[in-house]
Amino acid sequence: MSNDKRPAYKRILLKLSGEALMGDLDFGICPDILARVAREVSELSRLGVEVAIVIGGGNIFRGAGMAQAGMDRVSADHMGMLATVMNALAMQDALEREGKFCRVMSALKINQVCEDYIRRRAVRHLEKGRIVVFAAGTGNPFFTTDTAASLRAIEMNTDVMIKATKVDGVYDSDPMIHPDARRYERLTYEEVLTRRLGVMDATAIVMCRDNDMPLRVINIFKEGDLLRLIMGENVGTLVERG
Ligand SMILES: Nc1ncnc2c1ncn2[C@@H]1O[C@H](COP(=O)(O)OP(=O)(O)OP(=O)(O)O)[C@@H](O)[C@H]1O
Ligand SMILES: O=c1ccn([C@@H]2O[C@H](COP(=O)(O)O)[C@@H](O)[C@H]2O)c(=O)[nH]1
Repeated sequence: MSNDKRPAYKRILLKLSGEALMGDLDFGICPDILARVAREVSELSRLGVEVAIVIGGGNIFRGAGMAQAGMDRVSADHMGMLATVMNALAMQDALEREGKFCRVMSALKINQVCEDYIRRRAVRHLEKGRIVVFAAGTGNPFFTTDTAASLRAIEMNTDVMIKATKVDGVYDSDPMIHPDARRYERLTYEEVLTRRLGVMDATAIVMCRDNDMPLRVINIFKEGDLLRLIMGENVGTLVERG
């Protein structure tokens, strides 16, 4: 890649799949994947891109699963949100080992561990070139980290929200179940909603639609794709207004 090329985005919100962080493990965080993702994110920051991150918690705990097994849903979701705090702290550590300044900001108050989420402070961190990792989702049960990612992208006024997950875009059916599924290069929010394309929950899509936040879905396992996207290449699937 030539050196005179400039990033296509000034500020991004990156939603990282919690589940993807476990790699081949059955549970938890694979150190190699964590380090590799941190390296890629640091590279974007070095290019001058302001990076905000939301991490899921599926590698540790999902509330809905435990609720199905009989647990109180709100308690289960509180546990799920705490799982995202663990992932956020791990990412902060990995980014600091890359020499980057990073702040974890939690939607739930645990301020001996990380900062409370305050929008204006988060914006200031970004302006100063710090990477901000938003933890504990929206702070409310019955939501997901995808919705938290849409919310924070809108609040931070990012140029794009990027969902980095286990598949390389939005397909006409779940590619993990249907190997012959076809990938879209571009879709409208309405198409995702009316075709019930399950890559992201409907609340998150509606938030992006209502606030005109472009969404990119890319594969977290494809090394270099994030950088290519930031440098303006057509990677993954773009979801935007019609
Ligand atoms: N139409 C579709 N196109 C693409 N992926 C789909 C589709 N329908 C379902 N999926 C599934 O959605 C998954 C991504 O969303 P999911 O919410 O499961 O993970 P995540 O948000 O990346 O992880 P986490 O919740 O741990 O943060 C993909 O791995 C894929 O199997
Ligand atoms: O706003 C939120 C976000 C998340 N949760 C709980 O956390 C887990 C993990 O998040 P994923 O998006 O599934 O990775 C989720 O299952 C919920 O239990 C929440 O309650 N509110």
